[in-house]
Amino acid sequence: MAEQSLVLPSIAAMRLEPHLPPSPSTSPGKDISPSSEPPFVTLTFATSLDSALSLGPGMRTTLSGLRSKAMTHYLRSRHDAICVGVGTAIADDPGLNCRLAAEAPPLETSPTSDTAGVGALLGLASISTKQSVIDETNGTVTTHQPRPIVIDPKLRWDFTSESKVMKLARAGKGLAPYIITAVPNPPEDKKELLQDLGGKFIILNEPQSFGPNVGSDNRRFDWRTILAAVRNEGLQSIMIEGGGEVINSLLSQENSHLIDSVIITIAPTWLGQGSVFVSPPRNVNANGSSSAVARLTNITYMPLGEDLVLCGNIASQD
Ligand SMILES: NC(=O)C1=CN([C@@H]2O[C@H](COP(=O)(O)OP(=O)(O)OC[C@H]3O[C@@H](n4cnc5c(N)ncnc54)[C@H](O)[C@@H]3O)[C@@H](O)[C@H]2O)C=CC1
Ligand SMILES: Nc1nc(O)c(N)c(N[C@@H]2O[C@H](COP(=O)(O)O)[C@@H](O)[C@H]2O)n1
Repeated sequence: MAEQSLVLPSIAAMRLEPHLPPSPSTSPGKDISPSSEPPFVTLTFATSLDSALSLGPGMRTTLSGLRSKAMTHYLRSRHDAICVGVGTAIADDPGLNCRLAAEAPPLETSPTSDTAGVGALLGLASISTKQSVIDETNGTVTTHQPRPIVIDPKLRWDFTSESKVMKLARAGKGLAPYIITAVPNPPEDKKELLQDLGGKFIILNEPQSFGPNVGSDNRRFDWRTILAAVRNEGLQSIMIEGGGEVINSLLSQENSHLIDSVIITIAPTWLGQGSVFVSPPRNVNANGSSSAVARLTNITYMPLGEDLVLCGNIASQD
């Protein structure tokens, strides 16, 4: 079945702007050299009214309506990278590409104009988006595609050439993933498959720690190490989509300061008990009392179809 076109109203794009990183660095002429600066981090996901991401571990669950889905794809057009944990890669077989409707710019529009491509479609004349670029070899318009990043320390994801993200990369409709792992020698066949499509394994040697709610044989990378590895690839912004473990660890007291922006789609539904929930580890103070883990500030609320999109920044904890 053909996918419906995803289009975001220009007013919604304008209201998102204060919550977004500068335009993606794969725009022609931009400096994408590695740097010690961390990337801009956007935490974004869709949740139910009972704070659930999916009906259960391993279950792909649609929460976003068409309009908020278009918003998520607009975010994908505005970040250099898109990140999920291996639990999500296995459960969802995700595409992790941008499928916003794109159309050719008017003849008089220059390739570097702010209104080119998707920007023209969205009517974004007054803001700098540049999420579409002109392919200089054949003059076609291509929407900016984010680089998928999968965190898979033990290489649990048995991807093949038929995995959705690989098929999209082969078709030129997305990018092949970079897989962050602790396995020093990944299997040659997987390595070749990735390399043929422009993806790769990123092997992290840094010591891993035991995270909260994590089994004793399952170590975790420090998020600062993950983000440094991403930035080392010249990727200046990353949207982190999930799943449950990834979101809960990022929202924890020790990591939430790494988040620059939070954009949450709230769907008017309850998924119920047994779901995968967003609920970070509790803060227990030195005297044994508890306090909120994190709170948003600089809020924007935006209805999109039947969903509500909530944007904000993590408030400082002092
Ligand atoms: N509604 C939404 O927006 C989204 C929903 N989901 C749903 O979430 C569910 C998957 O969530 P989870 O099972 O919690 O899996 P997950 O996607 O959070 O992956 C967890 C795994 O990622 C790896 N990992 C994560 N952080 C790591 C770190 N710091 N260092 C090393 N390894 C790390 C570990 O192997 C861990 O077992 C699925 O049902 C999926 O459909 C996923 C993304 C978005
Ligand atoms: N924004 C949003 N709304 C939902 O209802 C979702 N289930 C998700 N899931 C995330 O999107 C990924 C799927 O991406 P593709 O459509 O296959 O490109 C999935 O893996 C989750 O990260 N997101």
